[in-house]
Amino acid sequence: MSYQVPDGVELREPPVPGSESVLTPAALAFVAALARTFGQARQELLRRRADRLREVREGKGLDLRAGPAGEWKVASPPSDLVDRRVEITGPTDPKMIINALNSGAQVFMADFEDANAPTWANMVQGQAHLRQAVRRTLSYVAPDGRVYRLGSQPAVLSVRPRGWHLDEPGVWVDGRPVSASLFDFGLFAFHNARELLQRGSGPYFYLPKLEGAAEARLWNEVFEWSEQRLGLPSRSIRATVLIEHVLAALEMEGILYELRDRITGLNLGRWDYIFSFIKTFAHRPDRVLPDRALLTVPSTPFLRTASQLLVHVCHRRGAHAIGGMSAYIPRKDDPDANERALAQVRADKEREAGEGYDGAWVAHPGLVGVVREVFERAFPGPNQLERMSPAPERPEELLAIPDGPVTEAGLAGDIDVALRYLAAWLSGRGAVAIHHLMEDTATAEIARSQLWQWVRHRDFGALYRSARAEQLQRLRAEAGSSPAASGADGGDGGPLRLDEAAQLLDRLVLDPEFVEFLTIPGLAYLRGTHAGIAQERGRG
Ligand SMILES: CC(=O)SCCNC(=O)CCNC(=O)[C@H](O)C(C)(C)COP(=O)(O)OP(=O)(O)OC[C@H]1O[C@@H](n2cnc3c(N)ncnc32)[C@H](O)[C@@H]1OP(=O)(O)O
Ligand SMILES: O=CC(=O)O
Ligand SMILES: [Mg+2]
Repeated sequence: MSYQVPDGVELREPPVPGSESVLTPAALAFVAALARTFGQARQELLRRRADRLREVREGKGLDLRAGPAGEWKVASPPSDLVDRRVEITGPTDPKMIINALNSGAQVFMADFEDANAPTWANMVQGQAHLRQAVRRTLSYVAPDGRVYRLGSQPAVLSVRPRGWHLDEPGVWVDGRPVSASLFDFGLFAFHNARELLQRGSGPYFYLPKLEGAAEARLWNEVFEWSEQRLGLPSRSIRATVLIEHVLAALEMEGILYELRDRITGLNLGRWDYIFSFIKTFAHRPDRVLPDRALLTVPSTPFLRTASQLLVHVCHRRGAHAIGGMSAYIPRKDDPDANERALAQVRADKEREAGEGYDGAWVAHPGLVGVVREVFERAFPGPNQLERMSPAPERPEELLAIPDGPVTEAGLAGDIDVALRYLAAWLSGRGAVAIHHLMEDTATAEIARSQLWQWVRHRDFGALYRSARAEQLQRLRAEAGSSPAASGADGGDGGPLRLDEAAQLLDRLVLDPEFVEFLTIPGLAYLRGTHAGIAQERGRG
């Protein structure tokens, strides 16, 4: 198959299965029009992000900013998003999509962000699978012969495009790579928005990694423009925003306001939130966080305060408050350990339901029942939007540094997780179970950014080098004896790329400049050739 592309559009990746249904000339023309209309505004926002970060790192103070005063509320949710007590998330391969849609959760968030390794094949085939899922034609036959089909009462579909920071190096428009957000959103909306509306649902999106209200405004403009261009009813594109950056937390109400005609809720993305906290203050020796395992929501004042503030702001303005992701997943190998994992998830969701959340995410179908039970017990349903939660008593704790040690065991743990995760990611898998915990890009970002900070401010450079070398040896031996034994085999993507993972990790940890997202240099490794490397150069 060869591509037919509109004028000014260049495809820099080869056709893959699914290209024929996804990368049609009309769909590419829509993505190109999005890029031409909003590309510059996005670049401007990214420049503003960089300026703001520089100012904060230089010591500029931060304040909580209220949204516009008055009694405004966000638009009421569509009927199929009124009850969101359990939302499952996961990557876009056919088995995951089918299992998630059949899981009994109210919503399935199909993920092109944290749970996705953005290989070209994953991006295009993921869209092709979602296109089939929307039309209810998706099926899958596993290598062992098991057949997967969609059930009669699937979860409501929502899609998370990649964040504003990333380019999609496979598609260039007028000599520049397109924004990954516009590529993912544009293709999904072009192929599915009308079909979803005809089927009684709608085009619903989860928006990741926003850093403030201006970025929400740009998304709103993209949605408004797309509705007109695609001939959709006005305000039919709906969104939920992840609050997963400390600067976005300061502007939660403004984010709701900018998207008030379309937004249905906020979700506290605790893992990226922790990463953002480390990154924002990375250069400050007085703002070093303790070991990753100690950073739980109840015990960490900045997370606890953000969590309370989110429910307060959401309910005041009529939006759902959706809880985030516990990293514990069920275990088949050990009933006692399984019970302990479920107890961790239950406790986390009981806290959220008690704080006023209307529902929460789960990482695994085996957790749907546990979380549903917690929210059903907490309130009769479908949500607790009417319950007003108080504002946090000590909002200054949004920026407080938690107590706790930085230990050599913490360093070894971060190296282990980062190496295993990066190796799996480079092999095409964006979400993996490592030591029986869910790890994805956001949790790996925490590990590698802590290492950067500890090397700088705790003099852990030599220790990092020796521990990293030892761990690489150990993982090579594990992978040699059994690919699955490393906790993250290469899966469909082929063998684990441990040596490249180590190279990438060294760069992320040892570069004097903090790398803003691991996925930016990571993409050069992931795509292998000119495409990823071009993005890095283009950014320079
Ligand atoms: C920080 C954040 O952004 S959180 C959101 C992003 N992260 C995610 O979405 C993670 C989603 N979770 C996952 O990807 C997976 O649960 C993993 C990788 C952590 C573990 O997956 P596995 O190792 O396959 O788990 P396990 O072997 O227990 O799976 C049992 C079954 O459940 C299925 N399953 C597991 N997780 C999911 C999921 N999230 N959605 C759909 N099906 C799932 C598996 O495919 C498997 O199906 P099968 O029995 O038909 O073969
Ligand atoms: O996207 C969710 C997060 O916790 O990060
Ligand atoms: Mg995230």
